[in-house]
Amino acid sequence: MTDSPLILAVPSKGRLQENAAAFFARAGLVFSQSRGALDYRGTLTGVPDVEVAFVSASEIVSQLASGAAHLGITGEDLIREQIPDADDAVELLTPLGFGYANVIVAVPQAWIDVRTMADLDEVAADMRARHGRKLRVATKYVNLTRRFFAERGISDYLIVESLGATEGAPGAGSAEIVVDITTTGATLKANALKILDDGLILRSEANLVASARAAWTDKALKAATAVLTRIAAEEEARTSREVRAALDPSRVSGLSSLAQQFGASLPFGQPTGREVVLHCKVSTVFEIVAGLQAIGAQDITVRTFDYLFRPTNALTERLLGRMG
Ligand SMILES: Nc1ncnc2c1ncn2[C@@H]1O[C@H](COP(=O)(O)OP(=O)(O)OP(=O)(O)O)[C@@H](O)[C@H]1O
Ligand SMILES: O=P(O)(O)OC[C@H]1O[C@H](OP(=O)(O)OP(=O)(O)O)[C@H](O)[C@@H]1O
Ligand SMILES: [Mg+2]
Repeated sequence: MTDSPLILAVPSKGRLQENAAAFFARAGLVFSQSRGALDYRGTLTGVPDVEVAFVSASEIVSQLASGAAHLGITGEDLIREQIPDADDAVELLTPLGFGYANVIVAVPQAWIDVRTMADLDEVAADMRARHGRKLRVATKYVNLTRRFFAERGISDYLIVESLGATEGAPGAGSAEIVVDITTTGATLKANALKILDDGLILRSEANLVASARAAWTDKALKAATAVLTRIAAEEEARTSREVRAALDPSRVSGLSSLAQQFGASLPFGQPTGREVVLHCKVSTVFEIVAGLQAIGAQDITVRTFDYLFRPTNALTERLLGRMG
């Protein structure tokens, strides 16, 4: 047990797969599927004690919830839907900037007077009173739907569990409305559905998620730290720049306040010669350049990094803070 490796669950198919592999590759983490392409287990090249499990986005959630996997990449929508006590079971370490999708309530476009959840409540009451039937909601997000409708005081409805092509349900007559996920809106449009004005249930994207129920052995923690350190260093690099300049030593007194003003650092301290080096956030680069010019700096260059390793990082701290 104390020897068990880190289990990292990554999407094996679907729209998250390529993005997840690209995300890890940027951090210098390359999957190798050891025994043939159909194998669902693999390793991370150059990082010991990691076992990669290739599974579906929804299976990743199950493995994180049960503790079968330590770390996983999956959609927040699936986490919130499949784990009732998500905040106890898992830690969302960071959103990953892909797999964006909104879970929404949509009704037929033909319902021109129905724009809000309150309008929907009236429709439901009306259907019940006039036809003795309940409003039917097609969805695979049963739990998210129940929670959202309850928060809005809507109880007169019936869930029709859908396993695919949810948006087709109203057209097919198996439900009146849907709760589903949308990104471009194309599927809703093709099915003549519209989103209610206050019908946004959740904004989802892919997240790096840690399981609170996995066995966090020293080995697993160490391997996770190695993985997270690289991911954090890649992110830090992507959002930072190096600014270099030649500055007359008589003018360096302005440097510290310039750095402070824009939250930049002088990684090598106050310059001893004419060479000044600053690290700053991407968004402040040109203000810092202007500030340097104002104190007479010359030959100013701006460079990007591949990786920027800090003594510590937010990802590792979150993990160790909770599981360490
Ligand atoms: N337009 C989208 N539609 C559905 N899911 C999306 C979309 N954009 C991003 N996602 C994310 O991808 C997750 C699942 O992706 P995908 O449907 O490709 O997986 P899958 O392995 O094919 O699963 P399934 O076969 O159950 O659909 C979603 O739960 C969501 O977090
Ligand atoms: O707003 P859009 O960009 O049109 O995307 C939304 C559609 O994509 C998803 O289906 P998916 O392709 O994953 O098929 P599935 O229902 O079989 O999972 C989702 O269930 C919607 O039907
Ligand atoms: Mg799908």
